Amino acid sequence: MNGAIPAATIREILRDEATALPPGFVIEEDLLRSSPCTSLATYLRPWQVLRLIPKKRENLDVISQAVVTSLAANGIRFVELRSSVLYLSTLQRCSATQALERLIESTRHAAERYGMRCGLIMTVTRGDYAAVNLATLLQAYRDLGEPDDIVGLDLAGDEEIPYPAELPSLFREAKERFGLGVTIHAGETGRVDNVRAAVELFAADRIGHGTAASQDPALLEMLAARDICIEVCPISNRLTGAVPADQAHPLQEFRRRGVPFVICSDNPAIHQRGLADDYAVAMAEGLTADELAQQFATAKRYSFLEDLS
Ligand SMILES: CNc1ncnc2c1ncn2[C@@H]1O[C@H](COP(=O)(O)O)[C@@H](O)[C@H]1O
Repeated sequence: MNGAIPAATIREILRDEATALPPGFVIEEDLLRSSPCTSLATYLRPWQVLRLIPKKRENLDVISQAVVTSLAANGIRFVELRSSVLYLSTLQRCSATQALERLIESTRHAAERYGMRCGLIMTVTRGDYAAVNLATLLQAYRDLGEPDDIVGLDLAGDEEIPYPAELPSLFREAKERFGLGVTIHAGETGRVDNVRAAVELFAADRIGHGTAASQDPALLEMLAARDICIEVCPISNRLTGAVPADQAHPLQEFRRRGVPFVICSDNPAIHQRGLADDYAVAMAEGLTADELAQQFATAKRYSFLEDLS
């Protein structure tokens, strides 16, 4: 979700909440991403500031409205928004359950205004506290009566950072018990072992990026056989360096091996581009007109939102 907040809204809220920028953060250079970064960590620098807002409850509504308005302007009728939501409880001095409730209410209200279907995915970031954070999020979800607005779980962040050993089983249990979809950011930084772990340990239904999988025919075979969908983010993949400038985009390999994939926009406001731009870039990377036409059906099929018509 935060990667979809228009830059003008971020600046407005930083000003309104009198938030100081982190040392060394230059807003003109560090907030947006339009040319390839040297690493994923560099690409993710905008989150140093995105983690500092919104301190005021009403600014969460400002964010939700701005995000949904920009999605609607791109002709989007259904969307999955990811949020690592726990940071909100720190910023707004409320419990995790209240933070989740605020996020649900705020996005629901904004989406209703545009007649847009919106599902939320709770994101956990890789690191020592990933399992504790997931347990906290799941408790909040249960406290709220397992609302339908929450459709899935996601693991994100820097793939070089390890996670606690118990994390995969927590994902599997949540999937089984609550019927939540599981998507794992994996293989974005060349770590093919993370893609295998996502499938075999985390029971992933979808893989975020998964670009490294294209180097491993056996893994591609497994993804195809298990009908696991790769979330391909063409603009993001070039900006993060997941796909180096001198290499073809792996979507061509996914297609050859029968691995399902769906074109996504990742962080559209950070790129200052929309989903239609990702479709155009995907075509430049080798997606055919027929495949583009099929994208809408593919997106519905693998979405964690139910009964999309
Ligand atoms: C380029 N693609 C990416 N790869 C890996 N992790 C990513 C990412 N884009 C964003 N995140 C990570 O996902 C979380 C988003 O939570 P919010 O919405 O701020 O709540 C952050 O941890 C961010 O670092």
